[in-house]
Amino acid sequence: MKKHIVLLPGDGIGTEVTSAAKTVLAAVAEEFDHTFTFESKDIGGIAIDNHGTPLPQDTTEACKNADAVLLGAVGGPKWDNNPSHLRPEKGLLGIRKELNLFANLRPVRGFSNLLHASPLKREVVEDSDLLIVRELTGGLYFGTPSERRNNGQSVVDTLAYERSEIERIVRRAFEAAMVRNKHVTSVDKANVLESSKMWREVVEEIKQEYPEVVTEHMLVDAAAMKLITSPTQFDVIVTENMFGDILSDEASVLTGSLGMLPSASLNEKAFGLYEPVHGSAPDIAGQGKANPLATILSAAMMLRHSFSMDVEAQRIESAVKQALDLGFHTPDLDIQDGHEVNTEKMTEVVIDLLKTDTTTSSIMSCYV
Ligand SMILES: NC(=O)c1ccc[n+]([C@@H]2O[C@H](COP(=O)([O-])OP(=O)(O)OC[C@H]3O[C@@H](n4cnc5c(N)ncnc54)[C@H](O)[C@@H]3O)[C@@H](O)[C@H]2O)c1
Ligand SMILES: CC(C)[C@H](C(=O)O)[C@@H](O)C(=O)O
Ligand SMILES: [Mg+2]
Repeated sequence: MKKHIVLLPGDGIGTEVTSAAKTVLAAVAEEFDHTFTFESKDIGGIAIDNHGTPLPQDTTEACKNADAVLLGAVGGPKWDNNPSHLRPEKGLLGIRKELNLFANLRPVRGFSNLLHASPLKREVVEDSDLLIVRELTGGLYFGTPSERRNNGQSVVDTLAYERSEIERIVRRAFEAAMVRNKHVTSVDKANVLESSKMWREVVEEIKQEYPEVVTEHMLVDAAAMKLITSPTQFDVIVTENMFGDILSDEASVLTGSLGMLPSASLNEKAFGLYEPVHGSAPDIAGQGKANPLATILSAAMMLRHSFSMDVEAQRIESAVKQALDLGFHTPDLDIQDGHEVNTEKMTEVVIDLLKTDTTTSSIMSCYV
């Protein structure tokens, strides 16, 4: 199969982890006799430096013409004091909006060899396997007005949702629950926010279409606590943009590192931009310390969701699991008696294992 993939490495460790995932994708292409072509484009801080804007037109066009997009991360201290339209993060928000990527799937599942890498107790983390379905193109991130007023003495951000925007993400969550464990937890702040009240109404309506699914509502503050005290009570969590952002970083603690969490940002069809949950990690950028697994697992999600290459995706996931079982890990993961390696070596190990392994059993059923 021929597929054209646009790479958006971005800033900081974004370039390191994207390069790692590209090598893995190239190895998969070779193993399975596919032709993957790659084209790199600027986004974020590097795009501000090279083109004067965080999202050049040329980048958007290339993404629109691609079969799928793989993004690293954007941002860094160099641009922290820029005016808001020249912030690297605007490039990321811009491409999500341009491509209508309203559904962000963030699977969270511990690998057996990483159970003690989490600061949480083993019995809490064990068997946790959840999917955060985060609304990605609405809410506070995109509300207007968003501005300073009264000579900088007051400020306004706006949380707005159309009913139709809530309906499509909630439906997506129920669809995911149907192929998982048939349980949806809708997370909101309905005791305070009007938007959350509408969110609850929509969930109540849509759940009628999925009588097999157990549905519950949970306030976001309690959900934040339960996520790390009893994570096994969750299957699919559906929530608005900002809550989903915060809860997913928190959930990464279950896996031992933020560097383990992949994601898929999808439109109504099979098209997607695949991106690790983490950022550009300026504190470790350029030192070969970045964990490439979140991006490598995001590439596996790309194969499954956008290219319907289930066997190829499983081959990557299985190689990642085996690499961890053998004790290989980057410095962010605390594995007793393991082999600490750099980004490049970790990637090589995964590639070696995917070339030798032919098991096709799904080890990551949550990656739907
Ligand atoms: N998707 C994105 O592009 C994205 C996501 C989050 C943050 N950001 C941006 O990244 C910049 C830095 O933000 P931050 O420091 O708050 O968050 P971050 O996710 O970059 O880093 C948080 C911590 O996790 C560690 N970490 C993250 N990814 C890692 C990996 N793959 N391997 C090993 N360790 C890893 C970092 O070293 C750091 O200690 C900011 O400009 C922020 O806006 C971008
Ligand atoms: C960089 C930032 C805009 C982004 C977000 O908040 O969506 C990031 O934190 C993420 O989780 O993808
Ligand atoms: Mg985030």
